[in-house]
Amino acid sequence: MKKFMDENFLLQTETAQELYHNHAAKMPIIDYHCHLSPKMVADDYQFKSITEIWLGGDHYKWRAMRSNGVAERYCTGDASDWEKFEKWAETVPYTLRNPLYHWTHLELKTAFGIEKILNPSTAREIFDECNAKLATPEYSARNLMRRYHVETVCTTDDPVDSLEYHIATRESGFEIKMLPTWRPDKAMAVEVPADFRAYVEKLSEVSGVSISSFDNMVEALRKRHEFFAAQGCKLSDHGLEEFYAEDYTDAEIRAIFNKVYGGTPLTHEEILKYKSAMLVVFGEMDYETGWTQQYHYGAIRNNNTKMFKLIGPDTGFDSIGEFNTAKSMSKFLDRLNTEGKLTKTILYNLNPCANEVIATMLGNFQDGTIPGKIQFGSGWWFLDQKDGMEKQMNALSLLGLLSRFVGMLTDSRSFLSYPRHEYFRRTLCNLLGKDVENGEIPVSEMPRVQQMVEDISYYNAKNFFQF
Ligand SMILES: O=C[C@H](O)[C@@H](O)[C@@H](O)[C@H](O)C(=O)O
Repeated sequence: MKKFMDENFLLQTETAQELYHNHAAKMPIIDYHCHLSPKMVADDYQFKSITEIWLGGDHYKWRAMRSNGVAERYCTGDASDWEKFEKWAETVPYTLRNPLYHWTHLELKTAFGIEKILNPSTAREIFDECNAKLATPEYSARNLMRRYHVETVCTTDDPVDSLEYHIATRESGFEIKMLPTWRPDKAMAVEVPADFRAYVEKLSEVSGVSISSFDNMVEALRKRHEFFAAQGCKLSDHGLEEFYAEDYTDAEIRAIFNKVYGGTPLTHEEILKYKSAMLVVFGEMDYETGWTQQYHYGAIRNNNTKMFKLIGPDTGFDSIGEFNTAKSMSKFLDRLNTEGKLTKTILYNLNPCANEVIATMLGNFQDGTIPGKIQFGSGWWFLDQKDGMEKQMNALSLLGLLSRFVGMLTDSRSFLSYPRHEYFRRTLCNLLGKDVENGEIPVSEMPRVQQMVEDISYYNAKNFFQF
């Protein structure tokens, strides 16, 4: 019987163990998509408790707790830190076979050196031990990043953000790069005219561009895009339900902007046309600055209206959608490619039924300029666990080039989530190790396999993003 989560966790062959311990484990972390608070990094924040750092923004845990019958006050409500942690400890035994069970114990082990199983009987001692450590300088935000050998993190930032904390962090001499990511979702959100107008007015204020037309807005966005580039931004990111690639004319888009900016609700067709146009505008901007554009598509968000009104977005009420978006994705990418303005791209699907759609879509637009120019993003959100990662890597292996994959990211709001990279690297090494021992990869090719592991864990991202 294997010991739970020992040093060979998830590594089922000796070859997998060699690949992980001698190659994957030593690679630094480039976390090119996360939702960490830039202010906490700038301030080198000291966490008040294990509840704050672990449960404070983690809707994965909140979903599990709710599913386990825990009342909302213990998730996002006014319960004390100890009460919330105790409820999480009560829930953990019920998360067996959910990735949360692995992440919980991998994080306790790697961050705090705790190998006890978290449950009601160990909750108090683990709570006290973690809090005692979190109170020391070794557990500040920056020192946690150092502990996990993080080299670069890319946060998720709106075009109107001041990026003051990125600037302060860089000027402080912090050796880990914290770079912004251009996330212009709100500039595409025209469903509620009043919200859109308020956003455009904020954009006008921060850009210094007076906005009364679509062209003005694009000029303002371009100024902000240049500002982000000056702060080291190398990626954009879009959270889309689906890809938008309606036919439109510039005149139509200008009229649509005037209509919604003037406060009149748009028709569904007008919304789709506007989003289609903005995706092209942003794709062209990213091409001109040599950025990588990321598309996270397929989530249906804020499904629980009551809870959305109570506690807002990103609180655990999103789920996997089903969209037949292959043709619009193809048309969108082809539109930019035909213009000669298709930049490095990462496509993340949330519905695993689209794995082969994505893995084959890549090959339509690889143009021989950059290895792996069009990437299949790592298992995302509900898929960033062993099964989801394996399915994504197997589809990429069968239909593209796994060896050119830029690998994992945390996509997290917690400074304790870096073991997701370890979890991914172990899963990768296990796949390759099994292939070698099954005779599906020649043992003579082990040097290539070892390099492949280091490339997917680090070097591919290093070379691809050019941080
Ligand atoms: O892992 C969960 C994610 O962080 C989810 O909360 C979203 O934030 C999504 O990644 C996005 O970037 O829109």
